[in-house]
Amino acid sequence: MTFTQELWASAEEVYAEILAHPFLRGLTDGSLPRPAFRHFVQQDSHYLRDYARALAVCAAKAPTDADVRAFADDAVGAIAAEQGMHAEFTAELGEGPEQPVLPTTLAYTSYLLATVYSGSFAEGLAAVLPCYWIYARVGEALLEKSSPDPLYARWIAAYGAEEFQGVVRRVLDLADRIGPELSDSERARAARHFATTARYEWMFWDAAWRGEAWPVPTAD
Ligand SMILES: Cc1ncc(C[n+]2csc(CCO)c2C)c(N)n1
Repeated sequence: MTFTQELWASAEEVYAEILAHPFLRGLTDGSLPRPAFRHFVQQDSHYLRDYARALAVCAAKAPTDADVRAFADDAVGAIAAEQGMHAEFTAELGEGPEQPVLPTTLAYTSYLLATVYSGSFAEGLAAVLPCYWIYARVGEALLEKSSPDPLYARWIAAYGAEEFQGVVRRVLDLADRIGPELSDSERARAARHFATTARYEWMFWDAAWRGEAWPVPTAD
């Protein structure tokens, strides 16, 4: 099995659960309530800012000049995605009050940042990979259906786009290039990180669907 096949195998069931999630079904049949989409967009904005930092740490640990450059480019891409999404969707959804970082977003980004800072390059790569790969697969699956709601159709088109599929293929090729050099224990740790962040991807959609909030107020 290649490294990426091994990683995907660790999260196969999570991916099936993601495709079956009512948030994604609601995107394609247009029934997703706007507040759930707004929640998602607002939390994704927080997520993308930290994800960009996680990619920058991957860039710093990457094995070749070309790999450093690719991750640094993707870090820039994540910031651009955050700003683009803000401009595009808040225009239609309304700015609303600034939302705090909610528990699932904080847990996911904290896990990502802890793993890329403290782990090896391969472990960090495995942790950031579900974000790319699951979105590319979900984008493909959703693109076939699109959405009767033009706002949701635009979101789907962005992640199903061929340009984005190429970005993901490049990261997967890198993973399969370094895979054979890894020890069994490092591969096993990488697979655990991959399965964990894949679950956070499911939880991220679920949090928006549930309208997650902090259970107790803070002093401010
Ligand atoms: C929770 C969450 N997970 C994944 C993505 C998708 N995504 C964000 S940045 C990037 C690659 C580099 O630009 C990808 C694939 C998202 N938006 N939100």
